[in-house]
Amino acid sequence: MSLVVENPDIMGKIPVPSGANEIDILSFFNPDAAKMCLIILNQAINVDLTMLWDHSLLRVCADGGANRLYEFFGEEKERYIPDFIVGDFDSLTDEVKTYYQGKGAVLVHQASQYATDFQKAISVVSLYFQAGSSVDFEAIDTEDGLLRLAEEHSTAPCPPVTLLVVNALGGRFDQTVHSINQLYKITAECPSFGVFLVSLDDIVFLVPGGVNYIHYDKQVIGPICGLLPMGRKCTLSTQGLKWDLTNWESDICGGNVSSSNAVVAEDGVVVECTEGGVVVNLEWAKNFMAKR
Ligand SMILES: Nc1ncnc2c1ncn2[C@@H]1O[C@H](COP(=O)(O)OP(=O)(O)OP(=O)(O)O)[C@@H](O)[C@H]1O
Ligand SMILES: Cc1ncc(C[n+]2csc(CCO)c2C)c(N)n1
Repeated sequence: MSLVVENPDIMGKIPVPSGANEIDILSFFNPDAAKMCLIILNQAINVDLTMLWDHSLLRVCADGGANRLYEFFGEEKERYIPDFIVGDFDSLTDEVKTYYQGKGAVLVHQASQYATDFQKAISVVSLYFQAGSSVDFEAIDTEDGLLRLAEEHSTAPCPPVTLLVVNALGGRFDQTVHSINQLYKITAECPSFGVFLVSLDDIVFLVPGGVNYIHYDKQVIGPICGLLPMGRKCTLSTQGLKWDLTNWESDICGGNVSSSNAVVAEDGVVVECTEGGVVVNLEWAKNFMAKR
């Protein structure tokens, strides 16, 4: 039976079901967090990039994303040198390219017009973790060698990597939809990657099929959230939302989606979804991600 139950605005703790896949938003801001990577795409930066930068161990700019980094840090830019700048370099300015190259950033020119610069940035990250120091990134064929090499190493073991992507949402609609497409694609190709699209307003990620528990802290998250089946239609059951769902069918093609819902449990919610998963957005707590 399908059901929506309206809960009070504040609920207690929801226990973690045994065997649940745990997604921990707080781990991003924990200095001991596993492997955090930051990808900066090409739109004006309006988030607290310093905080995201300081919590990352690998920083990659997609093409014009490097211009945005350069502008953002201004006088302080010398302290914030990306590890890689990748793309077809139709947006990267000569001034920014020369500056970061001189400071040790690795430039990976990929002219191919069959992958976006966001995809090229993902390939840098996967190759970095799957092939490691055996790769000379600067010697890769500049047409599409990166994508081919990443493909060759795609079966190598990959550690759990958390990828925070800045500037993937808003702006041009085709680029925004492509960013959502990448959530599904990366999860399918590299399940050990957790990909999170970070904007000033919220954080967006794919919750896979099965039973999931999302940990959060109300100082960081909430309350508004959405459960959005951007891919296949699905059936959802939740615990800890303002409008909790039981066996609720959700379909973006003319069915229902749960937008403007809210997380009301103390520090975590259960989201159970059928195969294919569901895209979830969680609003940041007021001003949490604002530029400082
Ligand atoms: N207006 C935009 N809206 C949303 N995302 C954007 C926008 N512009 C760029 N991006 C993101 O930043 C990445 C790097 O952008 P880039 O500087 O190469 O611009 P582009 O040439 O328009 O992008 P691409 O070459 O990938 O089509 C893109 O791959 C895309 O993910
Ligand atoms: C089916 C198909 N659709 C669009 C493009 C165009 N395209 C996709 S990624 C990219 C690179 C942008 O830097 C460009 C131009 C294509 N090649 N194939």
